[in-house]
Amino acid sequence: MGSTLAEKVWNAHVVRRGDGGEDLLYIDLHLLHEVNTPQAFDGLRAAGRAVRRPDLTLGTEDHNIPTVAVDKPIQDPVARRQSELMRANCAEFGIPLLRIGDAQQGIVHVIGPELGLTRPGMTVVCCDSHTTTQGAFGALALGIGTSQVEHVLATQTLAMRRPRDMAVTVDGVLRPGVTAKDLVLALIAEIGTAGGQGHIVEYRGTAVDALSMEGRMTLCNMTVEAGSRAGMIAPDATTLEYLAGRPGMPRGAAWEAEAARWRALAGDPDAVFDREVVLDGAAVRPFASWGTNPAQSVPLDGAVPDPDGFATASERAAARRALEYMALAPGTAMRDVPVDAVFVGSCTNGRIEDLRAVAEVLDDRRVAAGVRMMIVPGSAAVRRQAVAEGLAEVFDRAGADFRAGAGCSMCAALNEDRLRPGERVASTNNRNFEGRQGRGSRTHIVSPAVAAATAVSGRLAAPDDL
Ligand SMILES: CC(C)[C@H](C(=O)O)[C@@H](O)C(=O)O
Ligand code: SF4
Repeated sequence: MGSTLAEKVWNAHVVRRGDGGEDLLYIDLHLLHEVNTPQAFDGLRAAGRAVRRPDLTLGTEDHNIPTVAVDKPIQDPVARRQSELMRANCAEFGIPLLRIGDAQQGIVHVIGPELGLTRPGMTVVCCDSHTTTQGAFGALALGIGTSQVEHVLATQTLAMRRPRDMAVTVDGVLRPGVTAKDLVLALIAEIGTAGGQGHIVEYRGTAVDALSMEGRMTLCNMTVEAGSRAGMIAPDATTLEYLAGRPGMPRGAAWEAEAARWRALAGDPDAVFDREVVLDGAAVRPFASWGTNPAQSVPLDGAVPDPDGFATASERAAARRALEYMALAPGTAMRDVPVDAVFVGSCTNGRIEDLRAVAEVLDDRRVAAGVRMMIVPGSAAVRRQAVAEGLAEVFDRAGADFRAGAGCSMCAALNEDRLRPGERVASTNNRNFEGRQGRGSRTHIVSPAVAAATAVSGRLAAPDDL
């Protein structure tokens, strides 16, 4: 029996077999940000241990930092304290750190790929659930908790039981205007927020093959919202094209050899998955969430569902509570839902292609009166590129607020970018939990194109509606 992509990467990293229990895996790349890491460093200090491979470890500031000015001292006391701790810890343990204002700084899951650090066949870990993003390269990329961070810092290994294998196969051609974001929302709406639990998902099929690397990252990013441990896509020509020429990539014959090795990582044709889900790519429509978890999503053509229509009592109760929190009435057409704000950014959709999609819609249009639109680049490099391509001017002319700094911003409202209680936002992020974007905030998760069209119309809308 052949091996899956995940199995191949896993087996190549086993330092010690756990005999049915936890294997000990070697970790190739360890990324850090300022949240969830201070306790790990405290643990190291208490045990008198050093960081085993600071050269395979990189930190960035992304969650708490402001996005208004990158060249001034951080004003918010909590954010300043988090950054100070991160800076002190990285300096003490010899770990390189990208700070606010640095040319390469950005959201951890955006910069790993951007800097060519994330490569096919690697094991990548980070103290953050959306590390799954980086599985788009055929890496095994896992979010880990604080005690695991300490373990990896000290040993460069991680103990873990191998998750089961799940295949998500999407054939067919996505319609114009339908993006990876819509695809993953459709998937989560279908399988639920626990649908991938205990599994590593491998995405495959012609619709996945046709996605850009950025689209693939969006897909793998939200894989964790279906409860999956990781998402992966086998490296192909698109992957190699993205990686070629990035910092640290080999050249000439060495590149050819590496590329051949990466391509051989693809799962064997006779590999067996524990579970398979099949979606028709051609049937996917632009999606938006209506509730307080990402599975509570419907096509934009649809309506807010009636809680009584759900199959189980717990689903009915969850839908009722969600509608109350979201202040939505069953049967309301999704396109009739007005918004106060639009947020474009996050590790799901804060990359250059996302900003291009937004600029295409905003070009020669204005953000609707009464709507605030904030666009936050996923990295400093994304911002520079957006300026170079003239996208920043389009945003300005449209009346959108294109932030100077890169970071998580209003995705999780861990800095000062947050909504006021009761405000409703169309957001390109990945989570819509109660209070996610500020206390009492109401989030509709959408694609960048839908976010931009919504900003112009003032109600949930797709570009074709304008
Ligand atoms: C703060 C961090 C630990 C958290 C995560 O793990 O995902 C955050 O990035 C999020 O998106 O909620
Ligand atoms: S952008 Fe949002 S989802 Fe991504 S790491 Fe930051 S807070 Fe988490």
